[in-house]
Amino acid sequence: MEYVVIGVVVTVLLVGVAVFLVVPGRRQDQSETDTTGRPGVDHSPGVDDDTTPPVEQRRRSVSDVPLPDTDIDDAVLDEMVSVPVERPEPAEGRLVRLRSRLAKSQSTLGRGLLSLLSRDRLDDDTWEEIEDTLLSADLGVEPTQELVERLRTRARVESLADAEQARSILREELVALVGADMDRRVRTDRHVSENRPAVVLVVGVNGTGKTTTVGKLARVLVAEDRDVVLAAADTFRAAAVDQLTTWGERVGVPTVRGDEGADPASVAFDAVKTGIESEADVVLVDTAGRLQTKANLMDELGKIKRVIERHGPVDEVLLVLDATTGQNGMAQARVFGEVVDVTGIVLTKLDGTAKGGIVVAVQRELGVPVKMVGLGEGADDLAPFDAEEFVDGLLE
Ligand SMILES: Nc1nc2c(ncn2[C@@H]2O[C@H](COP(=O)(O)OP(=O)(O)OP(=O)(O)O)[C@@H](O)[C@H]2O)c(=O)[nH]1
Repeated sequence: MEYVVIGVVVTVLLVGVAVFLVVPGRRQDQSETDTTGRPGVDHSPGVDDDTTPPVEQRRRSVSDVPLPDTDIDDAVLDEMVSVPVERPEPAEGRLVRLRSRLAKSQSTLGRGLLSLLSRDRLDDDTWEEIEDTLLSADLGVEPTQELVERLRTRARVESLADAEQARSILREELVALVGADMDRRVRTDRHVSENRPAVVLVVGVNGTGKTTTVGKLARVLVAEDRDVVLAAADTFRAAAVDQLTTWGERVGVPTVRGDEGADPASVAFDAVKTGIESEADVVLVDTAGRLQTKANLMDELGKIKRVIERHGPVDEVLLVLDATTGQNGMAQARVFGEVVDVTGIVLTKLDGTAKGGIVVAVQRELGVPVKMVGLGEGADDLAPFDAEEFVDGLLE
C-alpha cells in the first residue's frame, strides 16, 4: 500500500513537471505562427513582443570560391592597366590653328583699330579714339604714343583712305612694335659636349598656369622627339606635384618629385641628376610662386638656381604671366625680373582677354621676348610665339 501511494505521488509530480515544461513552448509556437496579430497594430504592444524572431532567418556562410587559373602574360597585364601614351601635336603651325581664338578675343583691338583708321577723315578725335583703343588693350602709355605717332606720320605721307592700305600699314607698324626680329627660341638643346641636358626653370605666381605650361611644354618637346624629365619643385602644394606627374605620364615622361614640403632645391637637383644619368635632352623645373615676400622669393628661386648650377648653368628662365591680370601681371613681372634673370615670357590665357597689348608692354618692362603663348585649356593649346602670326590674328 505504501508503495502504491509513493508511485501515485511520483507520477503526479512527473506529470506536473511535464506540463510546466511543455506549455510555455507551445505558447511560443503559437506566437511564431501567429501572423495576424501585429504588436502596436492589431493589439497593444506587450512584454516579449520584440523577442519575436526576425522575418529574415536565412543565414549566409562564408566559403572559399576558387578562381580560374589565368594564363595572361605579365607584360600583357601591364599594358591592360597602364595609361596609353599620347602623341602630342607638333608645335609647328600651332599659332595658325589657334589664330581664330586670338582673333575672337582681340576683335576689339584689331577690328576696332582698322575701322578707325579707315575713316574718311582722320581728325584729332579719331586719333584720340585710336589711342584709347590701344591703351585699353594694355599696350602701355609709351608704346601707344610711339605707335600713334608713326601712324600719324604715315597717314600724312601715304594717305590711308583705302582700307586695304590702312590694314597693311597698321600690320607693318604692329609687327615692328611687337618685334619681328627677336630671338624667341626656347633653349632646350642638350649640351652634347658636356654630356648634360638643357635646364629650363619655370617661375611665376601660382594660378598663372605655371604647372599647366610645364606640362604643355613637355608635350611640345616630346612631339619633337626630345627626351624630357620633369622636376616637381613646387613642393608647397601636393596637388601641383600630382598634376605635373599626370602631365608627364600622358606623354611617357618621368617626373622627379620629393615628399610634400621637401626642399624644392633638392628636388630640382635630383631631377637634373636623373636627366644627366638618363641622357635626357631637357629638364623642365616647375617651381612654387606662393611666397609672401620678395625676400622669400629671392631666397627660394636663388637657392634652386644655385643648387641646379652645381651641374651646369640654367639655360632658360621662363616667367609665366596670366594675360588676363593686366596691371597686376605687370607688377608680378617687375618683381620676378628683379629676383631672377628672366630669359623669356610665357603669356597664358590670351584666349580669355581682349588685352593683347600686354605682349608689347611686358617685353618692354623686362627687356626679354614673349616666347610662348597659351590660347586655351587644351593639352596642345600652347604655341611658340611669332610676331607676324600674332598680328595677323589681331587683324583677322
Ligand atoms: N583658358 C586658358 N586657361 C589656361 C591656360 N593656361 C592655363 N590655364 C588654366 O589655368 C588654371 C591654372 O593653371 P595651373 O597650371 O594649375 O596654375 P599654376 O600657376 O601652376 O598653379 P600651381 O599648380 O598652384 O602652381 C588651370 O585651370 C589651367 O587649365 C590658357 O592658356 N588658357
